[in-house]
This record gives sequence, C-alpha cells and structure tokens, in this order.
Amino acid sequence: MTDREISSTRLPLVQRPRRNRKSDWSRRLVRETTLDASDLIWPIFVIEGEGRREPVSSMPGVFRQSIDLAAQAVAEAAALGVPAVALFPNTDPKLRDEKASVALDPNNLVCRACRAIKETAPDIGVITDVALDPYTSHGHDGLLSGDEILNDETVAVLAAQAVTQARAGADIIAPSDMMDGRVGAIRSALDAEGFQNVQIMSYAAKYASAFYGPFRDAIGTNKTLRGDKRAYQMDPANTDEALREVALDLEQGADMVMVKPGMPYLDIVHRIAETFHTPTFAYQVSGEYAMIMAAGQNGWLDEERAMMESLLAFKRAGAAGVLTYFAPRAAELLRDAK
Ligand SMILES: NCc1[nH]cc(CCC(=O)O)c1CC(=O)O
Ligand SMILES: [Mg+2]
Repeated sequence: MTDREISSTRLPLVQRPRRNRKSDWSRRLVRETTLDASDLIWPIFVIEGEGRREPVSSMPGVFRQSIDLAAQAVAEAAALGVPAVALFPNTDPKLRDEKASVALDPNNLVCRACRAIKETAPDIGVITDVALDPYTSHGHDGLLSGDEILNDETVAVLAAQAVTQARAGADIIAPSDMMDGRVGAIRSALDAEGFQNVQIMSYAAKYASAFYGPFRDAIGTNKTLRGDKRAYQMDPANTDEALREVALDLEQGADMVMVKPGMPYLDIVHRIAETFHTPTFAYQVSGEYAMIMAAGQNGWLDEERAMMESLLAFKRAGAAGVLTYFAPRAAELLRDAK
C-alpha cells in the first residue's frame, strides 16, 4: 500500500481505548487494581524435629519444615511485608486417632509453632486452622460415626480447639471444616475465655474440590482419607448457596470470610465481595499452585508471569487478599519491581 492509501484507511474513531495503553506510565496511570505484599497470606506446613526441611513432591518449591526453620522463614516473609501466615501441621500418624485428641493438646505442633513464631516474628499475624483432619485417623474434618460426619459433636471439639490455639497466641482462628454453626460456637468459646480480640476468618464457601490433592499429600491425609468430603464441603455447581453460607457466618460473628479454591471460583469471590462488603479472601489452593509450577517447569508457560497474573486476578475479582504458597516469592518480586 502507498502512504496515501494507508492514510485513507484511517477510521473516524472518537474513542480509541488503545491510547491509554501506549506507554508504561500511561498504563500505570489508568490501572484499576494493584497487588501488594500486604495482600498475601502464606500457608506453611510444619513437622516435628529440628533443622528438618522436606520437599512436598506435588508442590515444587514448597517444604514441610520443623518449627525452628519455619519460624525463620516466617521472619523473612514478614520482612518482605507479608502480613500473615497460616499454619498447617503434618501430625505423626501414630498420634492420629478417631477423636482427633491431639487437636486439643496445648503442646501440639501448631501450638508450639505459634508460640515460636510469636517470639521470632512478633509483628506478623498468625492464622491457625480449625478442623480435625490433621488429627483424625480417617482424615475427615469432623468426628465420624459409621459413615456420618457428626455435626454438633464436632462443633464442640472445634470450639475447644480454637480456644487451645488462642491460648498459644493465635491472632486469627480460621475454621476450614464446614460444619454448621461452628463460627458461633467458636466466637462464644473465645469470648468466654477472654479472647474478644481474636479474629475469625471463616472458610465460609469451601467447595468439595479436586484441587486439594497436593495439600493432603503435604499434611499426610491423602492415603488415610476414607471416602470424600461432599457431605460437608459445598457442591462446585452452587453459587447462591455460597451467599447463604457467608450470611450465616457473618451473623455468627465471622470478621472475614474466605472462598476456596480460588481461581476456578472467582465468580463466587466477586459475588460475595459485592454482596456483603466484608473482607473476602480467596485461597489459591495447592492444586492451583501445582498447575502453575508444573506448566512453568515444563516450559509451557512463564511461571513468574502466570503467578503474578493469577494473584492480581483475585484482587480484580474483589478479594481483600489471597492465601497463596507463592506469598514470599511474589512479595520479593513486588519489592524488586519498586
Ligand atoms: N481442613 C482441611 C483443609 N484445609 C485446607 C485445605 C486445602 C488447602 C490446599 O489445597 O492448599 C484442606 C483440604 C481439605 O479440605 O481436604
Ligand atoms: Mg457454613
């Protein structure tokens, strides 16, 4: 084409959305969403021992660590600006039983890790998980009678577990069990013990998902889990039900709510954030982490860019923050980009 022909093809457009994208400064100027280290919560796996660090095979780059190493790693994450960590124990299989007895032991792994972290990194928030699965011989989040996961009996144990964790210094109690009524029971139990300021982040909309596989590997429940969790975790087909779950947890005293898994459920995150105007978190679960890492390691996608884009997507959907195994790595990248 001649110059003349080219100029005659100019469209008489008034609006040209590309104008705002023409340079880095302009793209920054019109950016609607930002990601910051303060948006990241780091889930970590703890094991017994000292100086121990074992890789989780289905989660490249993720380790189960003894309390001493975990506390050091948490201090480093705190220095990068990560505001909170979430603790998950891999309990010695010999200590797991039908009743999840160790969940109520004030010296269990999580309680000791909590105290150690409070000492090493006093300025980071410590989130402890309330659910029985790391402690039961059958791998379920509640007490089992025959084939049934008992609701009310489980809730009584969960409330006691929450108080045990608060006594160890937990800042936020995060019930991930999906029993009905547990948030209210935990709130009253905490208040009765003088823990009015301990927050509750409820896993309000937690789905029965295939994406938890690598996590169960990390805490050692994959082999023991009998059956599945569909009688208490939500059906992936449902969305109105998620709103009802959140409404109930807020009525019962939840300070923040969570949706889990994350990326396949961004519609749920968005609906909840828009409906309740309450801090809404998303959990980018183990299987989501594993997918990005596997594709990255195969050279099928740019791992770092996929990681950052996935995290930003949670913010765009309306999440106040994201639980992610990428937390320290993403925080480091964000620092270096400044
Ligand atoms: N209380 C169980 C619990 N808490 C966090 C996760 C999953 C986290 C992840 O996959 O990263 C699970 C798994 C499950 O419900 O079996
Ligand atoms: Mg519920």
